[in-house]
Amino acid sequence: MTENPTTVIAQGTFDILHPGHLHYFSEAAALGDELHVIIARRENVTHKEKPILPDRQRRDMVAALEMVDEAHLGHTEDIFVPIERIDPDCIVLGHDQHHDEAAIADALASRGIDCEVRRASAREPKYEGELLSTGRIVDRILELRDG
Ligand SMILES: Cc1cc2nc3c(=O)[nH]c(=O)nc-3n(C[C@H](O)[C@H](O)[C@H](O)COP(=O)(O)O)c2cc1C
Ligand SMILES: Nc1ncnc2c1ncn2[C@@H]1O[C@H](COP(=O)(O)OP(=O)(O)OP(=O)(O)O)[C@@H](O)[C@H]1O
Repeated sequence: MTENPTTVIAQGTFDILHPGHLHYFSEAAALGDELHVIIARRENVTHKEKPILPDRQRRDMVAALEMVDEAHLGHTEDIFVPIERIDPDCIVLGHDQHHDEAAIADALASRGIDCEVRRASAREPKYEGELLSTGRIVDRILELRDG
């Protein structure tokens, strides 16, 4: 174990895991020694359909991945509470996340957290039909099973 490991944070909903998530985690993990993942609380997922799986189940599946050192349930009210506790060196935003890098960097600075903010790349399908979105997996399930 490194003496002063650099810690990286990834975050998101991670409802039904797919290779796009693995791409995001491996890119984030490569930026430091330890990868911590914050799992969005169901009540805070307001910009799209609510997750199907419970918070703890989503956390436990992410925690079981080899490239993830720790998975944490997000805070219900203040997204900076887990960050203050983890004290990361880098926060990696997903390629399509609506969060603004500069706004997050400002909020971190105002709380005295010295941490860089980076943006991950997208994984493109490796073969025809590869489903790289939870929403699209759910649509496909409905298409194939709904009568
Ligand atoms: C730095 C950072 C920390 C976050 N921490 C939390 C948190 O503690 N609790 C939570 O419910 N959501 C948190 N979120 C929000 C979600 O992880 C996620 O960004 C948002 O719901 C969008 O999810 P999606 O990318 O899966 O669509 C955080 C987001 C960022 C950028
Ligand atoms: N194809 C992909 N390539 C790279 N990163 C991805 C990909 N799909 C999701 N991610 C990243 O994984 C994190 C969590 O994403 P999320 O749980 O919203 O998955 P999603 O498949 O995009 O969901 P939905 O289809 O419901 O919008 C986000 O940071 C997102 O940018």
